[in-house]
This record gives sequence, structure tokens and C-alpha cells, in this order.
Amino acid sequence: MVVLSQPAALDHFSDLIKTCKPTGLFAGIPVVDLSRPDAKHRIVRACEEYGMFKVINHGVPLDFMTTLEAQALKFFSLPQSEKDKAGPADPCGYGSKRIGPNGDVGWIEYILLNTNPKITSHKSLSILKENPEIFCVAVEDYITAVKNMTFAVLEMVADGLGIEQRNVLSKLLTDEKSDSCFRLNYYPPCPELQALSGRNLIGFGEHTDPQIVSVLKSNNTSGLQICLKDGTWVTVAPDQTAFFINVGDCLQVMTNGRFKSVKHRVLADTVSSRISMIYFGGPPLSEKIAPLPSLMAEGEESLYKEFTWSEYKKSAYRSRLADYRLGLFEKSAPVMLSNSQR
Ligand SMILES: C=C1C[C@]23C[C@@]1(O)CC[C@H]2[C@@]12CC[C@H](O)[C@@](C)(C(=O)O1)[C@H]2[C@@H]3C(=O)O
Ligand SMILES: O=C(O)CCC(=O)C(=O)O
Ligand SMILES: [Fe+2]
Repeated sequence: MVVLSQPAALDHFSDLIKTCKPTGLFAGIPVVDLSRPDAKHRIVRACEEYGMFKVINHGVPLDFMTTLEAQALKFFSLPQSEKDKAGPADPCGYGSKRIGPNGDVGWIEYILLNTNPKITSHKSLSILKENPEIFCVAVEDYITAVKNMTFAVLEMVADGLGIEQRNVLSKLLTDEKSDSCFRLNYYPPCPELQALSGRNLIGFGEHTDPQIVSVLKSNNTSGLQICLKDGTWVTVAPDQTAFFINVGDCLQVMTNGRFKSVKHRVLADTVSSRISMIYFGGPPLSEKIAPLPSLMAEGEESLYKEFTWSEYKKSAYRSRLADYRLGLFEKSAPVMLSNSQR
């Protein structure tokens, strides 16, 4: 019998060490060129098949992307005692290892921010000693551009679904009360992982995002994996100039299950750090989340009980990362299973 001893650095993190089937880089994620006339149809097909797609020709200035990444790296390179001044995440603020309020952990550091009405000087952004305002401006510029791109994508979704009111989805995010947030994730490299050949270190455990859509950009380090319809996990090839757009739980409900929110996770790397920035587009807290009437066939019934975003968000914050949160709101199965039990 081979006994694999665990490196001391990982002593407190044995929950994060998993054996995940090795996967090559997956070439199947649909790529949508937003400047092409068929973009709306490709987006709808991708949301049905994968719950995720990659967008190029998105119009977000590359300069906004690289500036924010550089600022974020500067923040995550600060001494721990400095970064801790911006924490703990409750849920917003700086967090390290702990994700959410219910005991989830990951090989990760992050900053979580509310994006509405405006990111003024959030404490995490004011930590950078020289020129904290540069960090704030970088976040503002980036989010403004990403939001505009997201609004356009959601209009294409509505159009592609044949809905007359093109802003039926985007208006939930353009609303000044939209409950959206923004996350900068940093996954430090973990050289000790090399000693654990064949095993992986979980950076961010498997989950679906609760909102309408999430818009992710990362550096060139891989690690993001998605779960396909047949249950296999595949690694998404990183592309630092593109965005990956995920279907969230609310969009699954609004399409009465036609789109599925994508299950995803992040594995840490032995040598390269991964940095990602994600805009989570959520509706106003009081918004009722239900299938869009124009998408329902005659006699079709909602698969879900009616709920507001506020109710769903509260319920999400009582759940663990891997829980199947929509289970509590399905008409047929009133239980909360973990995603892997589905
Ligand atoms: C464990 C948790 C972290 C999370 C809130 C939750 O209780 C369950 C959902 C998690 C998630 C996943 C997507 C986003 O990263 C996030 C900000 C969100 O809206 O839901 C996180 C939450 C978090 O980290 O606070
Ligand atoms: O960091 C990533 O690439 C994905 C993280 C994620 O899924 C999240 O923050 O919800
Ligand atoms: Fe996520």
C-alpha cells in the first residue's frame, strides 16, 4: 500500500484535497462573436446546451481589463495584516479561505463588493496605500463597461428567444435597485500540491451562481471547470481577452428550465496563480422570479413556486456551496439535495 503523506502546509485543508478525474482542455464551449448577426441564436443554443458561452468582440476595452488585473494583483500581494483590514467578508469585503457563512472553504483569497448604486470607496479598495483611488477607478471603469456588454447580451437572449420586449431581462440589471455584486478572486499557487500526485486542491468548490447571469474574466491560468449535462467535468481553456458568461439560477427559472444554470468549480494550480473577476447580475430584491409568460406554451405550468430574489438570496445564504438551491423552490421536489445527489 502506498501511503501518501500530506504536506504540512495543507494540514488544515484536507477537506480541499480531492481526486478529480483528469480532463484535457475542453474545446467545446461555444464562442459567440457579438459583432455577428447570428450571435443571438448562438447564445440561446449555448445556454440550452451548456449554460455557458464565451464572448469575443465584446467591446470592453482591453486596457480596463489589464489595469484592473494589475491593481488586484497589487492588492493580493500586500502583507496579510494589511489585507485583513479589509475583512472579514460579511458577505462583502476581503476573505481568505472561507467562502460564505456556512463553513465552506477553498484555496482562495477574494474581495466581494456590491455594485449598486455605485462603488464608492469600499474599505477593501482603500487599502492600497499609494493611490487607492486608482483601484476604485479601475473597478468602476471595468464594471461599467462589463455591465453595458451584459445588458446587450441579455437583449440578444430575449431577442433570440423570440420575446418582443427586448429589455425584459436587461431591465432587471439596469434597474437602479438591481442587487448585483462583483468579485475578485485570487488563487495562489500551491507547490506542495506536487507531492500529492493525482490529487487536486479545490480553489472554489462546485456550485451554481444564484443570480441571472455571471460574467467572468480570468488571467491565462486554467482551473475553471464546468459540469456537462452527462455529469462529466471538463476544464475550460482560459482566454484572458474574452468573457465567459454563465446562466444563473434565476435565468433557469425565468426560462422555466429551458436554460440550466451551469455547475462549475475551480481547481488550484501548483505553479501559476489564477486571478478572476466576476460580475454577478442580480435583480432588485423585491423582484418576483418566475417563468417569463411569453416563453410559456399554452397550458405549460411553472416548474417552480413563485419567490422573490430577496427570498432566494436569503435561502442561498443559508445553504452550502454545493447544495442544489433551486430544489427548495421546485414544485415537485421540496428538498435541498447537494448538487452531486441530483
Ligand atoms: C457558500 C456560499 C457562498 C455564496 C453564498 C453561499 O451561501 C451560497 C452561494 C455562494 C455564491 C456563489 C456565487 C457567488 O460567488 C456568490 C457571491 C453568490 O452570490 O452566491 C457566492 C456567495 C458568497 O461567496 O458570499
Ligand atoms: O474564479 C473563478 O474562475 C470562478 C469563481 C466562481 O465561480 C465564483 O466566484 O462564483
Ligand atoms: Fe461561481
